[in-house]
Amino acid sequence: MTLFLNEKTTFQLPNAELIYIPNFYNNSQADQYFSRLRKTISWQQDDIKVFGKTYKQPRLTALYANNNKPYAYSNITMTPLPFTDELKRIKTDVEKTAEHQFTSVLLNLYRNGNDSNGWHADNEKELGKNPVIASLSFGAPRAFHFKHRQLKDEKHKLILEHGSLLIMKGEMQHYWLHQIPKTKKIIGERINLTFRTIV
Ligand SMILES: O=C(O)CCC(=O)C(=O)O
Ligand SMILES: [Fe+2]
Repeated sequence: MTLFLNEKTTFQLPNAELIYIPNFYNNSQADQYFSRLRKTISWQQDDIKVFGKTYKQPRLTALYANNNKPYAYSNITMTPLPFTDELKRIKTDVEKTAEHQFTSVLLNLYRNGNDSNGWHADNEKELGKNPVIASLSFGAPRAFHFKHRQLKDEKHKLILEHGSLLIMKGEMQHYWLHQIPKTKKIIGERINLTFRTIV
């Protein structure tokens, strides 16, 4: 089942807590952030290695942080840039709602429906045990799929809308996988910001 939601929703899932806030930013704020971030973020496309073969990552990314801790995943090590004023403002807003302090933000730019983010968990050691991850979306709505690693009936979809905030916490990164699948629909660009604490 795909859920379309218009108010704050807390999902009590086995081994996870998930909170979705559709209108974290209103439409005009979200429009402004989308176009500013599209222009000002230092977007890059990294190579990833899968079974010894090198591919271009199917999206653009960037890392910003208030410390100099790198973030390593899928054979990529990213070195952060310092937060821009705009990212600092967004971080403060997100921290109030998430009731959690973040050090870093990993940004993703999905250029069209062919860009994606495959099944994974954000379970790198440097994120700590039971990390809180706050994921902000601007631009084209995209499906977010999540499934439990062991409980085969626990498989769900959410649409992440323009200006929405999704908070993943509890044991979610240990027990669940998530992805942004490709879509054949003709859709525009989407920018996602995932705030994390990297120690
Ligand atoms: O684009 C999204 O909504 C998810 C991004 C994500 O899962 C990640 O960067 O780890
Ligand atoms: Fe993720």
